[in-house]
Amino acid sequence: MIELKELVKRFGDRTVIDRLTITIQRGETFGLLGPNGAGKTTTIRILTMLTKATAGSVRIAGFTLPEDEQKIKSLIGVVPQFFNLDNELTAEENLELHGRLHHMDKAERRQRITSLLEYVELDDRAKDPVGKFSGGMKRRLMIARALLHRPQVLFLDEPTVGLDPQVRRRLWDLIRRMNEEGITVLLTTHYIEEAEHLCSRVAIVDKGKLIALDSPKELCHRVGQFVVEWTEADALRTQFFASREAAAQFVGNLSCVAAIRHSNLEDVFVELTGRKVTG
Ligand SMILES: Nc1ncnc2c1ncn2[C@@H]1O[C@H](COP(=O)(O)OP(=O)(O)OP(=O)(O)O)[C@@H](O)[C@H]1O
Repeated sequence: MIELKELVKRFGDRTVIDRLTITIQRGETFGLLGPNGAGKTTTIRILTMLTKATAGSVRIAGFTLPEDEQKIKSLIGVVPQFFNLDNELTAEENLELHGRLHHMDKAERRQRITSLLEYVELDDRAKDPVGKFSGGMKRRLMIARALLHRPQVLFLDEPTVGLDPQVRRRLWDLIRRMNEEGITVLLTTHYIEEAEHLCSRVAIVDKGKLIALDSPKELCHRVGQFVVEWTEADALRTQFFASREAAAQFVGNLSCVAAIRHSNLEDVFVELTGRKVTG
């Protein structure tokens, strides 16, 4: 559905995407996970035609960039990281504007706006100016806007950044529901939990390079499903094990208190890069 081949982006002499090759299947919720500055937003900006790649190729739904730009535009929906709704317009008017930009006819626009405002549970706020909305409501409205012209692929750049945990979970439900209804989702995140909860597969990126790609479960299996943590000389030490039994045996031989827990994508990132995803 989405194919990036040897994608490169340079700003001057800085390479921020370094020969990224990823294939995303139709119907996946796929995550680009990495710390700030890893090149996630730049990748989305290339795929959504807001910037051009320096080298490499992109295909979306069988169409190629830049040749089929117009066709691809009609097939994708984009939810950028930063709010770009018109605060002075109502929820309904913001969607109306987008529908017109996509040349949707009036009857379809009306019908889609009504059903999408219901879908994101903002139907009772349709006539309110967006300036009065909370962060979570604005994000939901941006999702409704991105879905208005019935895209096959949805790009979400850090969909829950800055939102509190409860609002985040509500958005996760919405993203899951869209995916169940057949939309291919590509999202970027630096939240480990978000990638683990939502994504069928995750590409871990660091400094523009792909460092691992698989399902969250497989990635954790690769480092070892269980982690032993203990403190030694005031430093936190960790060791990975394939089974709880092996971890327990190791703990039995330690002369201090230790904890056993399941590994997560943060562990995978630390193992591969020596650093944490989250600051
Ligand atoms: N227009 C630009 N000119 C120069 N450098 C840029 C430009 N846009 C991005 N960069 C640099 O490219 C690198 C990757 O940025 P990008 O925003 O893609 O990372 P990210 O993984 O999405 O992180 P974040 O979550 O902070 O947005 C960063 O070092 C950034 O400073």
